[in-house]
Amino acid sequence: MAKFIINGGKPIGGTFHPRGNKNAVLPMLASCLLTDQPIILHNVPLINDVKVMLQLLESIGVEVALEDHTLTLCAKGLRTTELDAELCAKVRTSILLAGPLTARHGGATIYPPGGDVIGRRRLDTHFYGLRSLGADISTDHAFRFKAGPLTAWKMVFDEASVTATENVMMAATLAEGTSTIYNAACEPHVQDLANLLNQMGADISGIGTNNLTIRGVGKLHGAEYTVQPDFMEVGSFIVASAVTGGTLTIPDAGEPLVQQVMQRTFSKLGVEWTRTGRTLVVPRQTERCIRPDEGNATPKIEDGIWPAFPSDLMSVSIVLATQTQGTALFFEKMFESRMYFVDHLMGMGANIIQCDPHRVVVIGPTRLRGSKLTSPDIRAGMALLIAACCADGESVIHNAQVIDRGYEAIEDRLAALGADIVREH
Ligand SMILES: CC(=O)N[C@H]1[C@@H](OP(=O)(O)OP(=O)(O)OC[C@H]2O[C@@H](n3ccc(=O)[nH]c3=O)[C@H](O)[C@@H]2O)O[C@H](CO)[C@@H](O)[C@@H]1O
Ligand SMILES: C=C(OP(=O)(O)O)C(=O)O
Repeated sequence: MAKFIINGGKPIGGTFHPRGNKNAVLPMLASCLLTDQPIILHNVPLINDVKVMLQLLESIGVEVALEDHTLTLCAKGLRTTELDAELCAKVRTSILLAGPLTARHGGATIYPPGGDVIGRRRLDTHFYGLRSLGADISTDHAFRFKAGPLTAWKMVFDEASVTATENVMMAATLAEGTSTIYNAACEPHVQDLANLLNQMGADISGIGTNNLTIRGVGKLHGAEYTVQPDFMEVGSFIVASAVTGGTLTIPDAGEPLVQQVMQRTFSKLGVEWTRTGRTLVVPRQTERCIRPDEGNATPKIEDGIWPAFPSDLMSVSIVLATQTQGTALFFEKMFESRMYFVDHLMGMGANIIQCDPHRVVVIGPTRLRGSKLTSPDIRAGMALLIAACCADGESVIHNAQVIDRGYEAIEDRLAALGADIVREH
């Protein structure tokens, strides 16, 4: 099992280039199954989840060619539509193969997906959507999908699930007639996927809203597309720089609107930056204070579906608050187990009250001490890495491969910006 050894106290700064968005590229990999022509993707992050998805695709006959960060996929001739159970269990997005396989190949056998263990992760909305389009689905130890040509349906999702929206939207591109998904998720990665699908010949409108209209087309074709920068990486590196006293420039930090959503919350936590188009500069800020709400009330940082603050940035934001003057309440509304990692921060010296599984109060600033830690999930792992970078002394973070699921060569990229970090096996 790999681990990271970090000696804290070094400023993290310089120029940072985020990789492509993990949660955009993973469904894009699944979308290659909707056509027999090549899909070329640029800015593909070389992360573990991508590697597993590529193994899954290759195992059923997709041709895969990777050169640097450009990937070419061609699903011309598939050997099978049955996936390997162990591989399915390694990533959440294995379930995203269901929609495309059912729409273009008449069915699939898929096993329960994996992904971060951060609370219950439902699939009900996926099944509702695919059944609405005419798929017959049985679910015991395997999920078996069967369908003739899919037919459009007007759907109302019970929750704005990111992956369910992606799965059902992909399937609906090839259904006969016009489908609508009301209460769809509209996170930047859902939009990125929809834009790729439109380049492949799909007819999706309402992109960026919670009401999608998908006019089915007979066939999709190949496309070439650049994955948008990962705003979880952008947010994580902003925090890493702010808490270690660095100055950071990010030449392509993504769409201004995406940056604005992050800035709304980070500025409450005392981090300011300047934005010029897609470029972002975070200056060194020594005296950072949590900004109280009107009437001097303790601010509440809560996550939610887009354009609320993303759940995947909650963990790094908690670390930021431990290094900022003031008090903030964090309310994680989506996942039941995401907050438990604060135990590790408390062990390092942070002043945190865990009220219940969903809420913690952070009182900052506190000096952190280097510790022996274990990464429970991708984002908590990254948060602990950042905490270790600003702590006194040495920290060891076990379970490095969990962080590798979502961040490419994280130790090299942090070290290039000044962190003292090495990987050991
Ligand atoms: C591969 C991928 O893209 N993973 C992301 C995706 O996971 P994923 O698509 O699995 O997450 P979902 O959007 O389905 O939902 C996450 C959890 O929140 C609950 N829920 C969701 C919506 C809602 O309105 N109310 C509610 O309570 C769901 O029951 C579920 O337990 O979206 C999550 C939420 O942005 C992110 O943390 C994950 O990184
Ligand atoms: C929870 C996450 O990923 P997944 O849904 O793939 O487990 C994440 O990216 O933070």
